[in-house]
Amino acid sequence: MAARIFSSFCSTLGKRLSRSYAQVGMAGLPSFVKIVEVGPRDGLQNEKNIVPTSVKVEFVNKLSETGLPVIEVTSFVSPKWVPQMADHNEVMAAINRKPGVVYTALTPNVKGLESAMAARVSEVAIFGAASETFSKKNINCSIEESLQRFQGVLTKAKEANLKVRGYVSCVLGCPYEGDVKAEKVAEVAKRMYDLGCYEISLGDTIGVGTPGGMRNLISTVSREVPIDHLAVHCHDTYGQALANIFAALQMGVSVVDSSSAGLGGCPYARGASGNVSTEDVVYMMNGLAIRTGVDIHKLIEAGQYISNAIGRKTGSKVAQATHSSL
Ligand SMILES: CC(C)(COP(=O)([O-])OP(=O)([O-])OC[C@H]1O[C@@H](n2cnc3c(N)ncnc32)[C@H](O)[C@@H]1OP(=O)([O-])[O-])[C@@H](O)C(=O)NCCC(=O)NCCSC(=O)C[C@@](C)(O)CC(=O)[O-]
Repeated sequence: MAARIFSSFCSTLGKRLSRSYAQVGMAGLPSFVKIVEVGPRDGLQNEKNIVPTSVKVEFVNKLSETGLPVIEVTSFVSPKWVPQMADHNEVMAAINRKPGVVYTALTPNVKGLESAMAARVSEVAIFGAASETFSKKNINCSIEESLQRFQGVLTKAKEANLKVRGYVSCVLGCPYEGDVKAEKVAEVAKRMYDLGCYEISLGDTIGVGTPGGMRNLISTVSREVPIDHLAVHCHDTYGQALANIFAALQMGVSVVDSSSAGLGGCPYARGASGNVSTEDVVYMMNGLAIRTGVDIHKLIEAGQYISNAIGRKTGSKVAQATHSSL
């Protein structure tokens, strides 16, 4: 009897998690959203204790089985600056690469790019900021110097036929300077796009944005960079991430960065909490009948795996609800 009740409960829960596909899509929203999973990089870079390489590899392997199209695996940055990512070569060498999945990594300069290419990444990402102080704290140079550095990365990547994504941090606020003007974000985003980045991810690094700010931001930046080349990267510090993503979707954005189990934060942005959790994003997309290709059950398992491995409670509300119901 108990087994029957449990099995019927699981089936209801399963339907709730994936019922979206029977619903009709909402007008004005994209029919497909590409999710860029940043958990292994953004999620783990801020962990105090060094996460064993084998755990990172298993995490990426589990994520690879979920249907996620892009996984940001690591970063080829200075190990003095971010010790947690020092095992980038070992991680890249050990993961199982599922055909069709893009395995990407951060590269701040040509040195990082060369290492990333040797480690056989599928593509790379450069990362700059719309705030001078944050740029200096995070990559030790001004915005202008960073763009010159990125020029070198783009030139070399182009020669190697490697795609480059660009991040702009602090798009809705800076931990050091406070408000950041949308016009400044648009200027940096345009410069990166003109350098040859195929996609620009707008990072609300400290999660202070609101849907109103997001609408203004997307409206301003999309005058300089076509909307179908923009992504949003929302941290959930103030609990606004899903609302901000929804606002961005309404404006025509169809690429969303997120982190399994809501892990994350930037070591050079004190107080920034994790990214919006991928589980919560996929749940919302399912409810909006927006396809992502991601199996939410497998995703919850991957999130649970990494949460257990690092001894943390998952940051995903969906995963919490699912587990507390079982
Ligand atoms: C950019 C640098 C390297 C400049 O750092 P620097 O100290 O100015 O660099 P340098 O060129 O003077 O080199 C210093 C040392 O670092 C080495 N080095 C130099 N480059 C590399 C490299 N690529 N890989 C490995 N080693 C490197 C270099 O060889 C040298 O070694 P030493 O001679 O002292 O032994 C440094 O500031 C750095 O690594 N910063 C990374 C910071 C970071 O990873 N932050 C987190 C990611 S950004 C983020 O999370 C935001 C995002 C993307 O998620 C979006 C959002 O939420 O907003």
